[in-house]
Amino acid sequence: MARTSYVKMNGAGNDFVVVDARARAFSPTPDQVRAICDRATGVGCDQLIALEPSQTADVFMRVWNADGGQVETCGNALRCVGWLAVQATGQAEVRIDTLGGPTLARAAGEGRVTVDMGAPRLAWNEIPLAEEMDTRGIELQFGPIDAPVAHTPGAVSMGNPHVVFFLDHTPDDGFVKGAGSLLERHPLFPEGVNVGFAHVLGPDRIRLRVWERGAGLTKACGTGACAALVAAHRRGLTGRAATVQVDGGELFIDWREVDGHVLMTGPVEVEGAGVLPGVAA
Ligand SMILES: N[C@@H](CCC[C@H](N)C(=O)O)C(=O)O
Repeated sequence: MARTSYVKMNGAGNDFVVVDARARAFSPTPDQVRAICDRATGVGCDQLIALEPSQTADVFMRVWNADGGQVETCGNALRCVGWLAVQATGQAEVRIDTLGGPTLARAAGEGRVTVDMGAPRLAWNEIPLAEEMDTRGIELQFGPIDAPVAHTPGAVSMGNPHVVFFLDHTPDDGFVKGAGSLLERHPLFPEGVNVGFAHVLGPDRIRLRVWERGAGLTKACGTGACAALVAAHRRGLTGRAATVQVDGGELFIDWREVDGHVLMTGPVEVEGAGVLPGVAA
């Protein structure tokens, strides 16, 4: 049985096991994904990432959440994979395809990478939502019906689905876990949703905590940070660019006026490498 090696990386604390499957296919079962991602008994990570050959890009990036489900994309992993691909090819810019759409990544100095995430998708059926609503503030609330603690979040797809609640404080772990886990599979979201809680600190600064679909409370969610800036700007709460402060660091997000693309810049770190126990490629 062939051994499968991996690189362990993180982007602002959102961590990944990255497997190079360009020369040899890698198709883990959901049980195997869960075993790899398990922090007590496996390698431990938020997402498992496979690099695959692509006809249209330098590489195709496949993403599994820690719960074993395969999903469209991951912003922080795009920065990590972008860094690996820039190092390997020597190119200034690399094209990375995902199930959520094509992206471009380039080195941004001092262990930082910028990813062009493309344009956000803002129509209700692109998120997708189960029914038509104004995605600047959808009909959803958390807490007692007559005194909700969080309500009317913005909805954004960055290739994957997000809702972003705006609060006047930064919520604690208990709140993020309680509200996030309840809303992640709400019937309004046929494909589930990543749930962000944003505290706007100023026109160019957001404090964000995210409960990720299929992974739970993370130190950072890159697509979540992009979604928060887009949702905040659509509500007139920020400009088109802001630093998004997440639990694991800072991400700079720019919703570029000229083409409507969202650019995300942030740190990348290689933590180590190893061989996956008992998973053949
Ligand atoms: N951590 C990622 C998002 C990973 C996927 C997400 N949990 C989903 O289910 O869509 C990021 O940095 O964007």
